[in-house]
Amino acid sequence: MAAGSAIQIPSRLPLLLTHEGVLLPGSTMRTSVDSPRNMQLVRSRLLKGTSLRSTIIGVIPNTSDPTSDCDDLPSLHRIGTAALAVQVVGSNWPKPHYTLLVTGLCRFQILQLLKEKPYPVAEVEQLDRLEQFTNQHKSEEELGELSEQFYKYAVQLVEMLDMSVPAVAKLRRLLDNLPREALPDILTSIIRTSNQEKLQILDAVRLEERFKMTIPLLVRQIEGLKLLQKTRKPKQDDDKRVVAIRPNRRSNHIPSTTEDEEEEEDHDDVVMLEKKIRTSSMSEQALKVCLKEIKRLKKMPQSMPEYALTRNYLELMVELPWSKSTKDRLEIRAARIVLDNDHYAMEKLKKRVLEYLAVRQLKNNLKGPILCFVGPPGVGKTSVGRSIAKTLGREFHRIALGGVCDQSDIRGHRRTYVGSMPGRIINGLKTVGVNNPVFLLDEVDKLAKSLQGDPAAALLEVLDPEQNHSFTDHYLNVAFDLSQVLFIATANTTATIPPALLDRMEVIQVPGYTQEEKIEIAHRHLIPKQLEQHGLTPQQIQIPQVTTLDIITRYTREAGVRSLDRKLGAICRAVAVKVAEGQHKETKPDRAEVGEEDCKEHVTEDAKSESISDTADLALPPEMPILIDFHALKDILGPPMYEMEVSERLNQPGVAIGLAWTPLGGEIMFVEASRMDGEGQLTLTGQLGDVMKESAHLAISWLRSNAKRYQLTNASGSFDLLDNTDIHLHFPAGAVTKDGPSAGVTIVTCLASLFSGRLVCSDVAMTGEITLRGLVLPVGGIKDKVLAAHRAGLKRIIIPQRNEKDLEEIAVNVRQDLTFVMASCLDEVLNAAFDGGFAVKPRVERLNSKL
Ligand SMILES: Nc1ncnc2c1ncn2[C@@H]1O[C@H](COP(=O)(O)OP(=O)(O)OP(=O)(O)O)[C@@H](O)[C@H]1O
Repeated sequence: MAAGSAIQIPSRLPLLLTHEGVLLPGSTMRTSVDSPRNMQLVRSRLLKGTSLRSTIIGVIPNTSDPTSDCDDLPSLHRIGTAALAVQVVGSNWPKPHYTLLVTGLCRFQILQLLKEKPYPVAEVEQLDRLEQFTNQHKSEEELGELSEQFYKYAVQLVEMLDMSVPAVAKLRRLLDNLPREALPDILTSIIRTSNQEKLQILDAVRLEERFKMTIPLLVRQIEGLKLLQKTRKPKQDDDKRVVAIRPNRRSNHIPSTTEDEEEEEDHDDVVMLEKKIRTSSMSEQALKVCLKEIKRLKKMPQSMPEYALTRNYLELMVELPWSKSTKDRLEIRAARIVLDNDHYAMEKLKKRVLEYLAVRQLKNNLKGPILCFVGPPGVGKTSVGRSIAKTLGREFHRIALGGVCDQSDIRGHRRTYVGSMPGRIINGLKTVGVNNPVFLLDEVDKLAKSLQGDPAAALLEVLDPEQNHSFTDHYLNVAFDLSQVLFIATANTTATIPPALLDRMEVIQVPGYTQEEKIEIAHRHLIPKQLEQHGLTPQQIQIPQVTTLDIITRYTREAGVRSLDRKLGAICRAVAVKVAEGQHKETKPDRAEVGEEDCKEHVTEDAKSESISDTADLALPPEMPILIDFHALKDILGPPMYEMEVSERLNQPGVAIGLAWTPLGGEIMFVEASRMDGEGQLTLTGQLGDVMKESAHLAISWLRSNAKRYQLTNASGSFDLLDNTDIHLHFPAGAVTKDGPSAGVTIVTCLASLFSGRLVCSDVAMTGEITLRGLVLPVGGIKDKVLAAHRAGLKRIIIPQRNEKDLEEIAVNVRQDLTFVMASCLDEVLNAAFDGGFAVKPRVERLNSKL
């Protein structure tokens, strides 16, 4: 026996169970190993073994269903092929696995399974060599005739193939040189046969049987090739190699196998894809590219990694909404109603949005500046965007840009890149399925730069109405028209938006809400929404307005309503538990009937004053609403998080309240100062920016130059305030960076208090830039700052004279609660900040007696 006879295989072999095909002696197969059993075998035998014997394994075709592969060893096929592992390649992607290249040596049969775990090992008997001896008594003639016939067919088959192909030429040489007995196995693994047929050949232990079974397979292949050659034109010689070994089944009517079916399915898929491409309404340029790609796809073997990539690309191209759009419903009256219904207050924003839509209605298209809503978190910027889509009857898609630092996030990767994907814009279009959605670019101020490019620069093209009709995503590599998309951007501040991007947008400021507005928003929108989300009805829970005000002032400190919404959610959750428990109790049969009525009456009377944690209210009938009062609030949300601490902090000289603007809304800010013996140094703490540090120096200089006028002295009574004195100015919330000139007046007031020893009024807050000459200059963010002061319960606000016009934006009820002092110079600021004024003291001239 040729291949097998020269080899003596070990009597104990580890067994590799393979689903992927049948290995026959003399042939080579590549198989993927990923089941735990086989992986273990590879690791402990092939990777650790050092001798040649350790690379010999038994390959057994696993005929059990691969999907039901479990821990238990399936019933083993009796006959297998001893094989030499020629190559082991490991990979961790997409999951850990090895790829083995094995060459079949000879057949063996399993005598006894010695162990099952971690991988099966069996005692085996080598078959091919045995067969050589047992067949000796066979009549030489019979086998000779069979082998002659077999050989003839084999030669005929090989001659029909293209001899210029190296593999075919090699096969021809093998036919001449290999012993005939080895040929059935080798040819069966080369020609087109199903796994089932190969398995039959493997099981044919007797040589005579093997010859007999292989001849019909050869004949079938020859017939197929003959038919094919008739139908094929001579010029298609190029494809001969592929087609000859795998003849086209449709033309020769060979019965199909499962593999063939799969192949045909794939072929059908490609045809379908081509049809879809031709019928889709993509641009001419895109169509050209797609047709070129599909031509390549048809020629590509499916095993090539590029096959899947090209296919994914083509599928995306077909799915994109090249010309599919929704019909706009631009009706201003309806838009106003939708906006009013969805959002309380925000008059300025709604007005601007309606103007924008009205112009579009008259012009009949939506080209125009990109709106950018700028304001603190939770003031409804995103939700207004959603309402705009609703009024227009368009699809809505939100693209979160926070933290995006790679420009391929916007523009996609080139297809040559491993794991390439289209950018978020193209992905969004695929998701919504129309080419005219409303895209909300959320948090444009939080785009970051990195080595992978600047995503803001990529957005420039997207947002420019003059350019975006031919937006080219790197992945698509053809232009897509974005001109129908309505882009709306949101940001917390314009300071971090790149100027070029900001220039393309029309900024609409969305300020924070007043307490009254928050109460209305809570009762009109947030509470009903939370009740619905928690399966509660207004009959089960009652949140009075005073409670809402309590939540706003004592449990949240924000410009928007997001925390408020969360707190209301927490209340609803707690109530849901009580209601569910109550229902459960009601259905319990063992509840004491006696005295229950009395208990109910008692509870009904006292319901208002009961806290939710009282066990008595569990017995409330379901129709009795649970009232959320202050006690209930404390039980559910814990002790109040914010208390009015303003007056406590202003009980000594050297403290004043300033007003600051941050991207999160307005805030009150304490400025503290202290003095001590020293060299006249000024220390500033609280993470201050350069501008703020300069304000502090300005303030000191102004006070030093006016010290005599205001009778300000240092500890030793000198008008030179820094003489033997160090000053320390601190801005609490030390971890937060602060900058800007608007703290100037506050620093002056704080130092004036320190050096005069007088207390600043506890209900005064101020903002304004100062000059060396003592003038007060206007600052920004007045509305947010005033709202913050109002939230903190302050009563008098000092603002620069030239900011008076900004007060018009503030709601009347807030203005009524506050007293505004318009200051144009520091004298006026100091006069308003101290009780009884801070007037220049007339100097008491010491009269020298001349007597
Ligand atoms: N005026 C309003 N009327 C009704 N609901 C509002 C109003 N303002 C905000 N909300 C509600 O507050 C929640 C938060 O709003 P939204 O998510 O739109 O805030 P945002 O301003 O986009 O915040 P961010 O900047 O953090 O994205 C939403 O549930 C929204 O419905």
